[in-house]
Amino acid sequence: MLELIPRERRTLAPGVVHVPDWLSLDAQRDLVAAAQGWAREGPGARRATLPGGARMSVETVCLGWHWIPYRYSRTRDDQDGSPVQPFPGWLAALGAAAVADAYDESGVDYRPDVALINSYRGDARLGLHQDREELAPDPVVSLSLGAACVFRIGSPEHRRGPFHDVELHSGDLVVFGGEHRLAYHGVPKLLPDRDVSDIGTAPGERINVTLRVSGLP
Ligand SMILES: O=C(O)CCC(=O)C(=O)O
Ligand SMILES: [Fe+2]
Repeated sequence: MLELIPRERRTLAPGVVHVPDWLSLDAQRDLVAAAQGWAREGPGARRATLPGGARMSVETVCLGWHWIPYRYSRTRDDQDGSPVQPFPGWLAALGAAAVADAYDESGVDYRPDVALINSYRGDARLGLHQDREELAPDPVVSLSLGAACVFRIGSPEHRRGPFHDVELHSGDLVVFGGEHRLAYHGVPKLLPDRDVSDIGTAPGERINVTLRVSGLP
């Protein structure tokens, strides 16, 4: 992408850091290829069903722990019941590097054991929610690939805002933790008209890789 004005790294709120272009193009391509492999394995990615019966518009595949609204399981209970795919060591190392860079701390002890890989296409969006099925206080790492989007994040207390709306582009990193670990956040819309380098995503598709520490035994 031609970027005349470099986008600045920003702390949006205490514990919430946006680092534009954190992943190199090669790293983005590798992560997209990995995501496509995970999405094909076994029963594949699925649109999860919410407790009220509505289905999510985002397609998700999980690593380490299978997330079903709103709990974790070691097995894909809403699919074929097979064991969730393992969480790879290289992805944990990437997560630790992400937290170290975002928080400007060396030697952080960040050991994610859950990944949610979300694929957004067309009108897919993600409503405001908290990531709160985890028992550990460690931050959430989010990596964006492919189409740009608007990412909305507020505070843990107020579902109705105020919010920060930030454009996430391919390769961007967001870390949210500390006092904003339970902040409401979501993806109100894709911005598919923005230029995207060819990293292997489908036309107009956005993939998000979210890493978390479950704190589960
Ligand atoms: O796609 C994103 O940027 C956010 C994903 C997210 O919030 C989640 O998977 O819980
Ligand atoms: Fe989330």
